[in-house]
Amino acid sequence: MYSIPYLDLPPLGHAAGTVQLPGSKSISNRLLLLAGLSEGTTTLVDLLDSDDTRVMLAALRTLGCAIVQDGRLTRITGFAGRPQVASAELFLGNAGTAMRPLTAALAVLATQQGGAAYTLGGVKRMHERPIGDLVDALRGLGCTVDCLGTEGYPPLRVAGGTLDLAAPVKVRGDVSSQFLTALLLALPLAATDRAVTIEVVGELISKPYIEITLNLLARFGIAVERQGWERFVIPAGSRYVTPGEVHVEGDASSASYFIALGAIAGVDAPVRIEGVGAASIQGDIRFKEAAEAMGAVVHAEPNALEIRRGAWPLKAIDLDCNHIPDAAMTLAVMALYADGPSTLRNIASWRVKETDRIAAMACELRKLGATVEEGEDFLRVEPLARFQPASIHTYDDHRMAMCLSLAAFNRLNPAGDGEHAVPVRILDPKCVAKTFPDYFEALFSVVEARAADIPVITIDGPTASGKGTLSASVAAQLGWHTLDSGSLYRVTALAARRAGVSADDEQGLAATARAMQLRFEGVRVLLAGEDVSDELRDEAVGMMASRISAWPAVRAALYDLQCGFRQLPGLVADGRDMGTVIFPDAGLKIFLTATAAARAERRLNQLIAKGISASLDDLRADLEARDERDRTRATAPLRPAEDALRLDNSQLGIEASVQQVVAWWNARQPFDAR
Ligand SMILES: Nc1ncnc2c1ncn2[C@@H]1O[C@H](COP(=O)(O)OP(=O)(O)O)[C@@H](O)[C@H]1O
Ligand SMILES: Nc1ccn([C@@H]2O[C@H](COP(=O)(O)OP(=O)(O)O)[C@@H](O)[C@H]2O)c(=O)n1
Repeated sequence: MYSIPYLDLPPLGHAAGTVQLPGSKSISNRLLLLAGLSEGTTTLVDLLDSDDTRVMLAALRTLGCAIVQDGRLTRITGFAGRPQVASAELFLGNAGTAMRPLTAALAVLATQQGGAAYTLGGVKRMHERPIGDLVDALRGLGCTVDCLGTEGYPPLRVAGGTLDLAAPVKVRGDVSSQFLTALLLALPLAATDRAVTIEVVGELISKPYIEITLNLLARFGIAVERQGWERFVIPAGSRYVTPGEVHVEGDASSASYFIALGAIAGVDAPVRIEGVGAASIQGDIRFKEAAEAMGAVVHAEPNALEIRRGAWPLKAIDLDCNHIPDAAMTLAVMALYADGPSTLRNIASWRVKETDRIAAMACELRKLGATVEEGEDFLRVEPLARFQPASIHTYDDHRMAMCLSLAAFNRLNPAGDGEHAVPVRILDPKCVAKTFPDYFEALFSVVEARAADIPVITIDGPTASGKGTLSASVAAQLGWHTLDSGSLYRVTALAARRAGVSADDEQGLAATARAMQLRFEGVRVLLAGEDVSDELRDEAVGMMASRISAWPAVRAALYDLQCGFRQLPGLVADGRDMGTVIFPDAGLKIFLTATAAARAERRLNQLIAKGISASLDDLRADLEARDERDRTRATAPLRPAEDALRLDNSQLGIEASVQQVVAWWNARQPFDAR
């Protein structure tokens, strides 16, 4: 996950490959509650691990469920309708799928257990999301529910009351179907002696989510009788019975981004999505039809989808999106690549989601340059001929971040010239943690970009000037990869020593370099499967690296390997010739220096920290010799690139150096401060 303030997406090109979807949020949280209310142990396979499931798990633990997580399995031993605690304060973040059903279940349970009282709250946005229709329904049933802040909104307290089940329970269905889901999940608790009838007032929206609820209830032994979409009867004698093991489907709403990706960029080969397919019980799987209407070519298997680009530009659509409220957001961004204006209708529920999604989507699409018309319950988006670089605000809304990432395919823009392309900055990318923590990693694993579009910052300079330290911190701040090119010369030196190749044998060294079997795991370097990271730092290895790096054939042998580190979303490369030879087109080049005295002292401190003693004078003589050799060699000598910015950090701390480099980088980016 990218836990950084912003993530810049370079212009992206073709897509191909396979993504494994994380589990569905809707199914995960419903299953968790059902398992919690049941007797016995339920094993959930591939439960989604995200912010929203974490708050649900924490709430169930507080209420007395035993929960064991073991790889892909989550085992929940339910409290069988009797929470182990009579009072609790539950924090539910911004998870509507936890807040609504837990409110209903605990309100009903509190009427059955004298003295029980539970408080349910969340983050600020959760307290702005209406729950009044559910509160009214629960009060109509005889539950005592108090709104602790604004009437009709969380936080809430449920305590006591007397259930009156004679008349049907009425609930509005036209704002959110989650209120009906909440009652359907909770009222089997009350239907022990008599049937309970729920009546929907107003036109029920998001019916597919109710189907998920009914399907999962059936798996837990509750056979709800559905009469149209107006009446639901929970039979007398209902009791939650665990089905034992349940497999959690991949999230169909999350699939929408990769379906769109295939439709936009699956040119030569398909994008394959595993974890969800034609057999899905989730309503958002019907996003597939909307994508097909826009031109996608979809091949569906029971548990997988393969998508290719069909029509290009995409075909504009005018669609009632009531059946796919969440996935429909993806259409708004696809519309930028269409052959005419697209209209998404019947999406009023967007206004009460994680943020006001109609307003947010309109605002961010306009930043890209799009013409957007926004109504109370619709959005109309015109195709975009020339994208502007934009810094996308994500409103703590995972779907905003994931949808808008699709704007990075603007180089493929059918109305464009194939040359003009801009990056897209996603602010607060970690908001995807709500449902898809590794979304951007999954995206980068299936897309390509032109090497020239992948940004590089080079940091060259003499030994112990702090290149590695600065490089790692700048990369961490930007979410980029690193290349410690010195380690490649070091590992070549080590491999040569082990193979008995002399430091004077240029061709032998080059052959050694080409034959090395290297693997990089984070900062660890593995040579033929053996972790040699620590050995590489030996002074003797460093000295031999310095000697062999003067050979042109050795440098040539390592060239392609170094270029291969230029991967999405960006690279910080440190060494001696990163800006001059390997990445001459880098967007920012730094030449990092510090006085020989400061550098010798840093090396000494590094060695002392490792428990190795050394003399300051020897170290200084040694590093000056190495600098001299690096500066005066014929091939790729150590010198600043002509366009490098010099940074002398003799007197500048690490953090200040990092902030300086990031500031220089940002000053060169096209994003404005909007
Ligand atoms: N700006 C700085 N001020 C003080 N010490 C620093 C600074 N930058 C790096 N160092 C320290 O100097 C030592 C050498 O840094 P390193 O990144 O290994 O250098 P290089 O990669 O250039 O050989 C490390 O112990 C590091 O913590
Ligand atoms: N791009 C690079 C990186 C390192 N090198 C050489 O490889 C040796 C080891 O690199 P390093 O960056 O790990 O060394 P230190 O800066 O830590 O001494 C250096 O002394 C350089 O001579 C190079 O020639 N070109």
